Amino acid sequence: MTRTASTPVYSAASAAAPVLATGAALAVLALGLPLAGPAATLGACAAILLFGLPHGALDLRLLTQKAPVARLALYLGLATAMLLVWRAAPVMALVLFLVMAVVHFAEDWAALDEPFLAHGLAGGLLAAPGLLHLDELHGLFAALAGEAEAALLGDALRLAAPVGLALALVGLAALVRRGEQALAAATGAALTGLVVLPPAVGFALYFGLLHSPLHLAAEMPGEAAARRRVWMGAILPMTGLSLLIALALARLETRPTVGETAIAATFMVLSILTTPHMLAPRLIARLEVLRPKLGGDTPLVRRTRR
Ligand SMILES: CC1=C(/C=C/C(C)=C/C=C/C(C)=C/C=O)C(C)(C)CCC1
Ligand SMILES: [Fe+2]
Repeated sequence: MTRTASTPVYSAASAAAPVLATGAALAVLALGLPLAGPAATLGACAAILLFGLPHGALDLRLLTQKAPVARLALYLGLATAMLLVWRAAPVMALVLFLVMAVVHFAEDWAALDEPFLAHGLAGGLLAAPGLLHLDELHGLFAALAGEAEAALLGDALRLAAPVGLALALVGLAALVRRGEQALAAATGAALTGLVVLPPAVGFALYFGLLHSPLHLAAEMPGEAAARRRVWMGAILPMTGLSLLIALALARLETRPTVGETAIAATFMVLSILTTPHMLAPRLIARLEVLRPKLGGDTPLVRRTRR
């Protein structure tokens, strides 16, 4: 799709899903139904994996376009390194995961052309649950790292939340000013969800209905037959493989309850795959300068979507 500078990156139709789903979840909460219980948390974990993993699976297509063996080795090496950090120093792994997430999620607002506000939006989104859901954050982080000490990171998010959310509001206003109304609406819905809804549910809505579709839309070929080939040849097999890794992690990282084990497996697999998902394209782009054979002319680093 060719776009001019004034065409928004995100259509009103795309924004409908996150806005309506967040509205529905808020209505469910207002009716007093338990969205923080074990069933809702398990559902949120399943949604995060099913709707979120496909966008990372597209990496495979990009990675195998040139020097596939070297690029895959780099990808698997980075993923393994993150797995080892989880096993050796889980609290440190969680800190790295949060920092990587801010840098990676900021790409969702590349259209702003304001890196500071884009990082503010990403940071505000991740810190948002600290405002009203501190106890749940403590529980989620302790379950994820398997160490009570990790709960302290919940306090760090609470401290960051007011400034993060203030920056996010400025970012929202900037999106509207740039004519990105649909992206602003979807982002506003995601921010509301992460402030008000239980954290796992709020994150599932942002990740599955805004982050993942944005990335898929930016990388997918336009032609229908090519899109089908990408779904069948890369996205479905890689999503399946990632689900298997999540299951293996669930067996390796058992926690006192099923919900806690699901949280640990879900977010660990996300972080393990996120490490190469965000670092491999950047490293390959840098290596390209040094060793043209490994790099190449593939636009591996996601460009600003303008
Ligand atoms: C664990 C956890 C959180 C952090 C999640 C992160 C950091 C996810 C990053 C995912 C990435 C980077 C995916 C890439 O495509 C929240 C939402 C603060 C609160 C709920 C528990
Ligand atoms: Fe991503």
